[in-house]
Amino acid sequence: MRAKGLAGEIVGHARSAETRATAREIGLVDRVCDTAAEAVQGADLVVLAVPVGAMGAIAAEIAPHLAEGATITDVGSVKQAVIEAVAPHLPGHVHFIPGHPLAGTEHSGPRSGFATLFVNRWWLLTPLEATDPAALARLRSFLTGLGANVDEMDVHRHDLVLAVVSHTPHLIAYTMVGVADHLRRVTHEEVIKYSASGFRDFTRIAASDPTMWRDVFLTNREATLDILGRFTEELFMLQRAIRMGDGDMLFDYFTRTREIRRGIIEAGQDTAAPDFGRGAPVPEKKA
Ligand SMILES: NC(=O)c1ccc[n+]([C@@H]2O[C@H](COP(=O)([O-])OP(=O)(O)OC[C@H]3O[C@@H](n4cnc5c(N)ncnc54)[C@H](O)[C@@H]3O)[C@@H](O)[C@H]2O)c1
Ligand SMILES: O=C(O)C(=O)CC1(C(=O)O)C=CC(O)C=C1
Repeated sequence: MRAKGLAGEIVGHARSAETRATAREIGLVDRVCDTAAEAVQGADLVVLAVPVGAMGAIAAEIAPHLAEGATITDVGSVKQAVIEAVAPHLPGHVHFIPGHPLAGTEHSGPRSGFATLFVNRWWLLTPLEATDPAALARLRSFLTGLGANVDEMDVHRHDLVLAVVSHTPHLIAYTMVGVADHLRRVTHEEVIKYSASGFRDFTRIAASDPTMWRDVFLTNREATLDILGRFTEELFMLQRAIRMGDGDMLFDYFTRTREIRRGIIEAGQDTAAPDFGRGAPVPEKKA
């Protein structure tokens, strides 16, 4: 926001005194407040960036202090649960527009942000039926100003799509690292030491914040269970092909998945997050 001059004053609040002190020390925002209620006073735009399970309590806390006409958005990874938790608390004189930037890393806390985090990344909005078009247009233009590609999506579709492209893959990464760790413990074999880059990618994902991901799975339960069921069916199919020595089946399957990866790269969406802010060039934004 600061790099692009998108706000007159950027005010922040975090629950722990330690996080607030770090935010002050690194100059993350213009002003740090000790309470959320104080932070939102007079704000045109309020962004809720706490774990999904904490959104409702924060909304209740800030509700009486929100300015007339303010826009409230959030960055939660799940949308239906956030809407259910937040909307009932908000007064009629504000605009609530739920959102989700598809950008992040396995790191948390105020030192983990960087100015190019949202450049050329999707930022999904799931407006409510009553959303004011002018407020929506203002938020869209703010997010575009951050460099994001903004899209609107139905809430149910959002939670299902994210269960496929983000939530279940995280669960699989957590599981795979857990399997390796279990093998190490029962065999006393040093397996993780020899991890090649494929497994290392899993460990990066599996290093993501436990509170954030616990809340994602507790709140996007149905969609995640649906996708996990489909995943298990595919896995059994591949397991059977291996058992039967069906090389053609395996070859065809892997050829199809390779095409998907190539499609992502051609669309310019392979903006590997972990390298950002650590010297890697920021990909050009596609027209
Ligand atoms: N990290 C990612 O890759 C990513 C990407 C997109 C969206 N999100 C979503 O963004 C939100 C924030 O994630 P983040 O990665 O910025 O996390 P973070 O850990 O960097 O920040 C979360 C903040 O919430 C505060 N918090 C935690 N529990 C709280 C509680 N019970 N009450 C009040 N405050 C509390 C923490 O003190 C911290 O300041 C989450 O909803 C997450 O699902 C994360
Ligand atoms: O690259 C990563 O570290 C991420 O996990 C970021 C990621 C994802 O792509 O799944 C994680 C959660 C989100 O809500 C959005 C983005």
